[in-house]
Amino acid sequence: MTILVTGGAGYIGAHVVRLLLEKGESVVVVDDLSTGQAGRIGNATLVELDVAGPQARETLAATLREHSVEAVIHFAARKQVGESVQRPAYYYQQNVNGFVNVVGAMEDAGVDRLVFSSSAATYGMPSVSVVEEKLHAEPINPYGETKLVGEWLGRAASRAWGLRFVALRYFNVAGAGWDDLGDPAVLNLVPMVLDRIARGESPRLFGDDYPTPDGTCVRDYIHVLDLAKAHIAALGYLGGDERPFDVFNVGTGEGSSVREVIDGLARVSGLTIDPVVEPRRAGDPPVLVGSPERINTVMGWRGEAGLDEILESAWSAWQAGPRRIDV
Ligand SMILES: NC(=O)c1ccc[n+]([C@@H]2O[C@H](COP(=O)([O-])OP(=O)(O)OC[C@H]3O[C@@H](n4cnc5c(N)ncnc54)[C@H](O)[C@@H]3O)[C@@H](O)[C@H]2O)c1
Ligand SMILES: O=c1ccn([C@@H]2O[C@H](COP(=O)(O)OP(=O)(O)O[C@H]3O[C@H](CO)[C@@H](O)[C@H](O)[C@H]3O)[C@@H](O)[C@H]2O)c(=O)[nH]1
Repeated sequence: MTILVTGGAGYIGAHVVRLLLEKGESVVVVDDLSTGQAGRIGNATLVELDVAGPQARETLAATLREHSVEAVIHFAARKQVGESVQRPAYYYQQNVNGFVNVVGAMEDAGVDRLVFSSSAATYGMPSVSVVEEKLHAEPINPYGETKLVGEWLGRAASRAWGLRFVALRYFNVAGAGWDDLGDPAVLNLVPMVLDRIARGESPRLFGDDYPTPDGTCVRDYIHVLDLAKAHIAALGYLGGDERPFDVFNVGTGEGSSVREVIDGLARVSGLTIDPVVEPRRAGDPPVLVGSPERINTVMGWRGEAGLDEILESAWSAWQAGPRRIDV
């Protein structure tokens, strides 16, 4: 089977591409290489394209036909919450227009299986600590809005022309499945802590006065390789009969606080890590943990790695990279 992966040169996409290649599938990656790296996709075919650019729908449809693609996994998107608040039109242009082009091209080319990268950011500030998919989604930033709009388009296309659609709402992705596929951008807690240490600076902890057991925010950390396997499970699920539209959390149901993550990183690395406590970061919900029950029941998927395993893999990949830290 041939699968087209948009954003396949990025952090999560490259893990999925590698799993697919290991299974013997053919993979076509469509990526503008803005944050992705061509060296991460092995011998997959690369089509360099901005999926939100002019003529992208036509180019995507031609690519789907040329390679007889049967399924699409759509990762290509901008993902910085803070930047999305500053530049909402850019986020809608990139994430919404890009996805409109992908769905439109699939309709044009008659390709009907689609897995979409959604996000726990669709939930906004939930009133419960462990969220289920049936909870009303109410994002609090443009990034989360673009993901919710994507889910709506998937639902509408499934009703209109039979698109088989799965949206996966990722919780906090971390770690590395292979040492050469670590998270190269320093935009999330684990790489941000390591980045500060590599610069000889103290890591920052944004707020220790939240209504949580140790006062720091609680998140649901999912190993990027477990997350990648959820995409393989979703492709299998879409191959069945009459499963037009579905949304799943990809979390573990277990929360870890920022302090627990920092302490865990110190433990697995042997580093002494003393974070400086700074004021709360705007827009951070105190607790965001996803119930994995639906995806487990429907697809048999479950996250296997615990926090230490996630942190060990992140540390190992960091040390294999160009900014090794002396312990
Ligand atoms: N990393 C997380 O914690 C997280 C959490 C929830 C959801 N997501 C979603 O998962 C997806 C992948 O995230 P990631 O962490 O791998 O990010 P990433 O930045 O590493 O990967 C995104 C990839 O898409 C490409 N890309 C971006 N815009 C494009 C465009 N307009 N046209 C073509 N290619 C484009 C980039 O070059 C890159 O290769 C994104 O949709 C993101 O919103 C990520
Ligand atoms: O240097 C840092 C970086 C982060 N944090 C805290 O660590 C937690 C996790 O932050 P971060 O890694 O930035 O992730 P989130 O803000 O939880 O958002 C991530 O997880 C969401 C899903 O839960 C996705 O939608 C987002 O794209 C993804 O960035 C938050 O409480 C932050 O305040 C710190 O204390 N210090």
